[in-house]
Amino acid sequence: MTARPVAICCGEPAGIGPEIAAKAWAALRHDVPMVWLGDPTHLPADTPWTEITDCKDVDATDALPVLRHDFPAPVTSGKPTFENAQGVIDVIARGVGLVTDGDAAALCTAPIHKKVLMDGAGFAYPGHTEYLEALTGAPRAVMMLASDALRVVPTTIHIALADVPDALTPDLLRETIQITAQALRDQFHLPAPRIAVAGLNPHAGEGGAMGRQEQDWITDLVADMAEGGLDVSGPWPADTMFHAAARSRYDVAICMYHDQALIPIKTLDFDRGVNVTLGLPIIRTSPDHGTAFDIAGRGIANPTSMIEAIRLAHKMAQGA
Ligand SMILES: NC(=O)C1=CN([C@@H]2O[C@H](COP(=O)(O)OP(=O)(O)OC[C@H]3O[C@@H](n4cnc5c(N)ncnc54)[C@H](O)[C@@H]3O)[C@@H](O)[C@H]2O)C=CC1
Ligand SMILES: NCC(=O)COP(=O)(O)O
Repeated sequence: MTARPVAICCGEPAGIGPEIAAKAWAALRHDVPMVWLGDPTHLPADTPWTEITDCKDVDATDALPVLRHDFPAPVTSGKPTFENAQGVIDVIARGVGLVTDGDAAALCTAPIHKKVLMDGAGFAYPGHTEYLEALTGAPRAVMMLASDALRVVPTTIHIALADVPDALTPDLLRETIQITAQALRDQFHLPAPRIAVAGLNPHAGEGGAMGRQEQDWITDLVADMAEGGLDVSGPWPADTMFHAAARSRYDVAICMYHDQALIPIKTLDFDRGVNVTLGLPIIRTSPDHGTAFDIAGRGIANPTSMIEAIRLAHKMAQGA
């Protein structure tokens, strides 16, 4: 029997999503069963594709299997339209349905442009992570970006920097660490993951001189979780957590906000970073980059992160 495929969502069709999916198919067609959800007219013209109507016995070797999802408006590379926004959202929901119904093994999503979906279709979520949490009914979805160089988890995700101190609560941090630890044990085969927690403030607060959250509760929370049996340490000053020697001391860095986590991994390994959503009842990965409107339609997008994302989704689905 053919293995169940990875379902790939098209993402924003005016971005590089269709191009990197086609390039990833060419790279992985002998290794990973996959189906692409989207409008085949958005694929690069030289992509061999074949329309399928379900995920049974999918063979991606000679052509990219396409579960067709037609979009209403023509696409101009680099210029997203509000008319196509609902289609982008619907494809994500359809992909989730395939995995929750057991027809596909895992989900890999190409990048979306959040603001276009919000303004064009009233999308109520700031990203896939939050949408997938809602669609799957998961109590809490956690974003992790991973490469061979580093794993990072932002505790708060898509919110304004000014809102981080209020959003960052002990319950949220504790839950983030717990979900991350469990996923690293169960899905990444690290029986005792070493978890390093970043401080929020410069120098992890410098003894209260540069912010109080570390002294007021982060230090105690980390100590309490360590007493409970986790290999967790911190809060560490974030500016010295990401050099090579520091990285060798932990398996994952729990960060306090989006850029604290994503800047180091995108600096170290932009091409190979993969975004994995933890805490869901399904497997979901994504490349670490966005829609790249500035290069869309030119054939020069680097598919490596997409390839790694599909490969990781397949590997996780196999329990490997
Ligand atoms: N998983 C997702 O849906 C994600 C979506 N986004 C969204 O993407 C949109 C654009 O975000 P930006 O901050 O401009 O980041 P971006 O990652 O789209 O682009 C940043 C720069 O990197 C380049 N780049 C990105 N991916 C590339 C690739 N595969 N090959 C070659 N060059 C590449 C772009 O050309 C651009 O110069 C935003 O709406 C953002 O929210 C961003 C990250 C992830
Ligand atoms: N910067 C990461 C990002 O925006 C991806 O978010 P999501 O769409 O995977 O939630």
